Amino acid sequence: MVDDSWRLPNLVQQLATNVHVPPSQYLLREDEPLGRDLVGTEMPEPIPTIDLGLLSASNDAGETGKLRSALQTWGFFQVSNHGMESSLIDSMMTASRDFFRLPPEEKRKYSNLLDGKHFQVEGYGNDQVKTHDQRLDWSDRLHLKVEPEDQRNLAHWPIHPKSFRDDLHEFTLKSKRIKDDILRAMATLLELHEECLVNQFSDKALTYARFNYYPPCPRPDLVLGIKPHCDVFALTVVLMDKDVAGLQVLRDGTWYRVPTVSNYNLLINVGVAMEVMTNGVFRGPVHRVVTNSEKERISLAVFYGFDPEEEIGPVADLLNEEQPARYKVMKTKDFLAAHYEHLSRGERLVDSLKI
Ligand SMILES: O=C(O)CCC(=O)C(=O)O
Ligand SMILES: [Fe+2]
Repeated sequence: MVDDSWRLPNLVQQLATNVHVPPSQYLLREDEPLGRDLVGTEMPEPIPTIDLGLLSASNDAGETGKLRSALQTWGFFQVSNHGMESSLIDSMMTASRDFFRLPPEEKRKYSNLLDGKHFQVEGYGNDQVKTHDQRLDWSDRLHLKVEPEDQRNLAHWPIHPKSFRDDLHEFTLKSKRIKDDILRAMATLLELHEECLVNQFSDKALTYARFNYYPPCPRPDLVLGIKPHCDVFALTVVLMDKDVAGLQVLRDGTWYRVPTVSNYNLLINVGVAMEVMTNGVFRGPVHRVVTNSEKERISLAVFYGFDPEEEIGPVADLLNEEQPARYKVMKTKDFLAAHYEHLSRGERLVDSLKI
């Protein structure tokens, strides 16, 4: 029988307690396409902060201008005054930390490997290992579909800690409002009808929550927590660890260190689907996560996508004779599959969609 046990990745949290040197699949190579220097550079300015209350209540010129500039330069920004209570943020973070602190056998109940073998998108674990020489990330994660609500797969939703499910439900509701407020402001910037972008997300649109856990790593100079990528969906709302930094963003060939955010601000990231939807006007950043030797780090990313059966392409209202479509239209589920295929080869799907 063929031995394909190499396809089953380790749980990094367990590995981290057992090894002094990360196994070779985790180590960056000499010819790493986006460089091996993991230290990164300090950002030349603080992360742009948008007061979401002000932006959505009054389309305040100052906040709108900040949003435009943040989208044009970095493709990400933080939001303050966003309506998500700090008590909910604290509770969600504590529940996430408590989940990853459960014994391995308890977490395995939510495994993303069906029968211990077959990879599924949802659940607790790691990326699928497709090739022998695939470089692996120094992180574990819990990946859950949160919307459409009637498609939640509760078997993957932890029952310990007790507050986890309720917190995630609340978090999802509040996060959706934040996403919609941002989409309205983006539509206004594009001189579209205010609801135009919001309406692209039907009640069958997919939303995933991904809890990332980065254990301390004995060689943070040679290992990545998450490899360079662009988020594939349209928009991401990220709750970052308030004490431990790790996210880095690529701009003009330089990797910038994103500091931790304070005051319960949330980070907003533009994804690849937004680039296609806005015909290339708003583009998201390539980013990666580095580890450190002493501290664990946790983040929660909520990804907003579309109905897998619908097509994704530039919004019709943005197109005219002077501004023809710059991207081909594709069914969302094919778009997702193709994105991951390209990513595993270190390529960008959107480049192949350009007309
Ligand atoms: O951990 C972070 O700060 C970002 C995580 C991330 O980029 C992702 O989950 O796609
Ligand atoms: Fe990401």
